[in-house]
Amino acid sequence: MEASLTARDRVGIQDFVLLDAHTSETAFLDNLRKRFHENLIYTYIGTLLVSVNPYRELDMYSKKQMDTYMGVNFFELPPHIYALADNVFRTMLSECNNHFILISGESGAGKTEASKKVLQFYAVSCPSTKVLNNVRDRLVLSNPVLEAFGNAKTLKNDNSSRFGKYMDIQFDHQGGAVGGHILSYLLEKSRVVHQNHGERNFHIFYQLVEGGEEDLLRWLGLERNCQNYNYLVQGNCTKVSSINDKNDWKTVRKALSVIDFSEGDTENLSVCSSSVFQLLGIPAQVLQQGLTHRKIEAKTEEVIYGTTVFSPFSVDHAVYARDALAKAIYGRTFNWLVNRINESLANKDSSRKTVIGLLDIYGFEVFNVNSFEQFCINYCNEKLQQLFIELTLKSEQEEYKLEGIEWEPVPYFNNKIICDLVEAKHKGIISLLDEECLRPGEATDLTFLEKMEEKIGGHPHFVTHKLADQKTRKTLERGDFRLLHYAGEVTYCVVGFLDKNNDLLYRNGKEVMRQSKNTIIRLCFPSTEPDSKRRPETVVTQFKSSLVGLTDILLSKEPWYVRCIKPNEAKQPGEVLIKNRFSIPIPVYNEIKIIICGTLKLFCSCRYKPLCPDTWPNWRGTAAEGVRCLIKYLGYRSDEYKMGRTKIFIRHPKTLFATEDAFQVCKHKLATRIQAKYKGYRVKGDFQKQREAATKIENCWRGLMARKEREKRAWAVKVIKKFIKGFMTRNQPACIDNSEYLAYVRQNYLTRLKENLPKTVLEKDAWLTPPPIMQELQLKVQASSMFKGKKENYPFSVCRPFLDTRIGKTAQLHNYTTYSVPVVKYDRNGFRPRLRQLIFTLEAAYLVEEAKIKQRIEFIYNLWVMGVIFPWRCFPWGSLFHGVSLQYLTPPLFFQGDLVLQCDYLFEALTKLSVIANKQNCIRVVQGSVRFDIQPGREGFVDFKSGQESMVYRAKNGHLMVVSVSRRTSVTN
Ligand SMILES: Nc1ncnc2c1ncn2[C@@H]1O[C@H](COP(=O)(O)OP(=O)(O)OP(=O)(O)O)[C@@H](O)[C@H]1O
Repeated sequence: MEASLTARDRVGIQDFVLLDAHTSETAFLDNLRKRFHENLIYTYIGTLLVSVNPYRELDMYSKKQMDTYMGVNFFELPPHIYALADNVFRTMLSECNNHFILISGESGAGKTEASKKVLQFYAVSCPSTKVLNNVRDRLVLSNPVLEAFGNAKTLKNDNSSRFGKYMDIQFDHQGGAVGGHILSYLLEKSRVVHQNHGERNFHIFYQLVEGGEEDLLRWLGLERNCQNYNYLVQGNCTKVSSINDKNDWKTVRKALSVIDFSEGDTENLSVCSSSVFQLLGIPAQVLQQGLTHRKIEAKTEEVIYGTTVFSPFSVDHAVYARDALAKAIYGRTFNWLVNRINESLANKDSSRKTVIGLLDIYGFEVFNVNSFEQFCINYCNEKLQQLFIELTLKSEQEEYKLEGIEWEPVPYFNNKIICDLVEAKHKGIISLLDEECLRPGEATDLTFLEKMEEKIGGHPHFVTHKLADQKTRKTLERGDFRLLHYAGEVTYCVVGFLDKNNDLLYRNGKEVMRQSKNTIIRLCFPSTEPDSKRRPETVVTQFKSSLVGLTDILLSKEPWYVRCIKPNEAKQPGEVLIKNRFSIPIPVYNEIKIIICGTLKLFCSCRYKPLCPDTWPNWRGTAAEGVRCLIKYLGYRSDEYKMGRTKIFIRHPKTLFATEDAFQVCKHKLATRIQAKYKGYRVKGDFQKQREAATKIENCWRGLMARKEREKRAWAVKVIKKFIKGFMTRNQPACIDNSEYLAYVRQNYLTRLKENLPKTVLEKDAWLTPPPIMQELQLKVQASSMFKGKKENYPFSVCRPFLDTRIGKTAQLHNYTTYSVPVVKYDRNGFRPRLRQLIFTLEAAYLVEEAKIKQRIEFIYNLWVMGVIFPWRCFPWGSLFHGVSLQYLTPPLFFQGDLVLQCDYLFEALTKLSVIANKQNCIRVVQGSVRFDIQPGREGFVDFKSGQESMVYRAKNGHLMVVSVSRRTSVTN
């Protein structure tokens, strides 16, 4: 309902129930036209679907469309045959009951197409398994077969169904299509022998002649030319532009093979449709006699069982007998075909199933000349209309009763009066016709007409030439009678009524057929069929009984309706000449007076509650009280609505639209308010989040600060402790405990020195006495006097402290004093420098005299200063490199060799060594190269230069080349 309400202004109104001028026929037609122009061929009247034939392919039946409509509520999407099919299917599954879809409308309105669409929808949407697919294919393919044998081109429709069809589709619990059953009604057999101008025989004849394989035609003795067959050319219209007989033949053959028809069956069927009696497999003589003679059994006194006499027919009789036989063969074969299809569709499983019936029955027919067939067809439509009225009124009445609302009689045309006119016992048209057919004596079509005039002459819906007033008489022939059907007037020509109703087949015609070699013919004329001399039931009586059966079938099921409308007589797309013809379901439409507006709960608690301050936002009372409160607030007048037990009924669409419009306005206001609230809520939420985040950050920050403070305090404690420890060990050799303290003392001294610098450097006594650890300063002063301005690298060394750990007193361990100097050892062959720490460990006990120590150090110092080349191989100090102490030191023997000692801390090493050796003035800084005596009288040269990598090698000039890395100090440069 919601979609219908909101979509009401798009293109017309998609549900006529919501049409404001709901009693206006013009408004109804205008709405149909408006929608049709936009290719919107479907419109609802509640749950009834009105469909206008577009006469062109519209892109609205794809698989995608089917998917769109699957499982969606009726009113949620634009009207469509798939919406109806889907709702029927889902209601059947949920309520576990049987349903039928009544598809009605005049010839060419699109009933067969609609029923095919429904079938296709089920074929696609139902669950599928291999077995189910088999049934599904058979259901779908039964259509082209039945259309081939039961449809023909008429003036109204190129593919007109000439029989009524009711098809049951059987579903299992899961909704799988498990079987089907077809009932056929009143095939228009007369077409086999006669067609009106512009019409054709049944399609299958033309399909066989046009499309039949050469072999088959040869075997059947047929020629590929319809003109050669009298039964096919009476309408003078063997070719139809909209039909491709050749292709259709292929489709039918393929379909037959799927529906379990063997090749033999197909050939036999071809024989039936060939109308060539020689092919019936009956001896020519027998056939000839059967067609030209009547068999009379005469009883004589002598012969107990009687004798058989053949009396020849007149030509007219023979023609009649031939045609009767042709019609019988075709009619019976058609029934056989339907039975065969039913066998193929039969559900083998006996478990409980529910069904959806599809009733595609001929609509009202009005031709220029209307005969017995039109009478039956239109009678059938009257019956269905009656059923429709009963069912809709009944269901509405029931709904009112359930809701406790007083039933208001709805003015509508009840066609019971016409049904009675046709079918009433003894005085209805059918009874009168049967009477004429069965009575002895000379009964003719005209005597039948007279009888009708006599018995029902005064009926308001019946008129003949004789009974009519002057004006009407002009429109009627003498042999005509006119019925005023619910849908319009139809004039019937009485000629042929009796013959067609009798449908007599001479007895020996049947006997002849029993001799046929064609199995289907033999099955259609079984020898078990009683040849009683009692006349069989007339056609119309049989038809009447079958309609009673059909009504019973339909009454036991839930009804759904599709009303098809033909837009124009020319079968043209785009043309909309819909006028108030009998195809328009005005009677249906007029019946809908009151809109059921949904349940009270839906009305108040769900949709319209924001319209009243008392029901918004929540109504706590009962739904009925809520609705009362709401409609009071909205100002509904008492004649505008009715309250049921569970539903509210609104009389005029405009009342509902006004409420809906108010709801739309309110919805927007509410949306704005909700939006604002939501935004406020979001902002508040954001603010709260920010606040929480700020608090968290604050906490973290405080924690961090506290931690830092704690660490700082811990650090301070450590520093103080260290300071105290440094103070306590200040006079011990530099170690980890006092290093910082001593640094502090140094810094303190320098600061004090800065403030108390002597006026001149030479004022020795004016200098502040340095603390013991500031000996280094003295050494630095010494180094300055020795190297400043003489060595390029000296300025870089100033900032480097002299460390006791390098050269100097590094440790006082027991009786040992260790001195260390870093040296680079050069591999003799590869000249790869390897840094080593040359350690002097002098044993105090051994080195008793200070002088000796000095002497030893002086010796080492000299080695360095002079750049002596050590004879490494023999130098016992080699063991020093492995950490062996000097206690085994013997006076060194050294020879000319290839090892040069280098020191990374040249200035420190030389300063310290020169101070220890007290030879400060002996430092000689050499640039470029140095000469020395290798042996007395033999001199050598060492050249020095800077480079990327330290190395020593014998240069081409025979000098020893020492390359040192720039900014590094070496012993000799
Ligand atoms: N939905 C549709 N889309 C396109 N064309 C359609 C549609 N419905 C009907 N038609 C066209 O109209 C023709 C007649 O339709 P259909 O045979 O279904 O009419 P009918 O009501 O069954 O007629 P009859 O009572 O004579 O059997 C179809 O052959 C087809 O060309």
